[in-house]
Amino acid sequence: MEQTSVLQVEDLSGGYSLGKPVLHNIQFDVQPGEMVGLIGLNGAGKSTTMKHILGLMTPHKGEILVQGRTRDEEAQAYQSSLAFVPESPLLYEELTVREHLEFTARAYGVKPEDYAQRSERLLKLFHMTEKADSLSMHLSKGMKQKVMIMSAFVARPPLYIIDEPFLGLDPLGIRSLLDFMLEMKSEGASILLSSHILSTIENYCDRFVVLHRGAVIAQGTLAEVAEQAKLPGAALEDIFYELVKGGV
Ligand SMILES: Nc1ncnc2c1ncn2[C@@H]1O[C@H](COP(=O)(O)OP(=O)(O)OP(=O)(O)O)[C@@H](O)[C@H]1O
Repeated sequence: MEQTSVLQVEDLSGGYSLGKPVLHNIQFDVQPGEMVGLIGLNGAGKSTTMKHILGLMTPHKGEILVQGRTRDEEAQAYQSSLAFVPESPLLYEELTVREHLEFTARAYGVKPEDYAQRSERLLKLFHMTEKADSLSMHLSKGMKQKVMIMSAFVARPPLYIIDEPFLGLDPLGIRSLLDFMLEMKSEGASILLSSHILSTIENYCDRFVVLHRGAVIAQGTLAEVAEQAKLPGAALEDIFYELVKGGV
């Protein structure tokens, strides 16, 4: 029997106004236990694609399925199957770090004993135990980003949508995040990750989707996108440059 994709983006066209689509016939999927890197220049359409997946925008054409369901079919099941880490942290200034984690855990129906164990582990892993009871308005930029990341991981949904998470994180934070994503993957979770730090994600993602001017211009494993760029054996950065340089 064929495995159901955790995320399926089917012929998606969309954008901010009907007459001016930003995304053109986007097609890709993410399988259970897979980390897929969504890469593209500034303005290529990565965040817009993510906003459609999150249900914040309505497709002009095509559909998006999470675990085989569209958001219209079952909004609550769709929404609770995914967690999002945005590019810039969005926190409640007057909640503490721990309160943010508790709030997310409740929203996702995490059992109290699982919450206790996961939150302590995440606080330790991201070197945030000392700040657990600080208000978010008193945190540094990188610490705020860590709260967003920990909130997503405390929920443990089947799908993570992670938009450029490394900016603002220190090298220890980047390493903790990468290691934790690998752990979640090994437990069967799926991750769609966008980043410009190609040398970092090159070794972590199973596959890549290359977006350019709102369209997918290449996708596959590193070897497959290298083949599509006619640069077998090359590094992701060189492959990417080769693929986009003609159309900039
Ligand atoms: N709120 C908005 N209203 C109208 N157009 C927008 C809006 N946000 C983005 N766009 C446009 O949509 C296109 C895709 O932008 P998007 O934010 O998806 O790019 P991105 O690949 O995430 O870029 P970056 O790497 O800079 O984050 C761009 O042309 C951008 O100008």
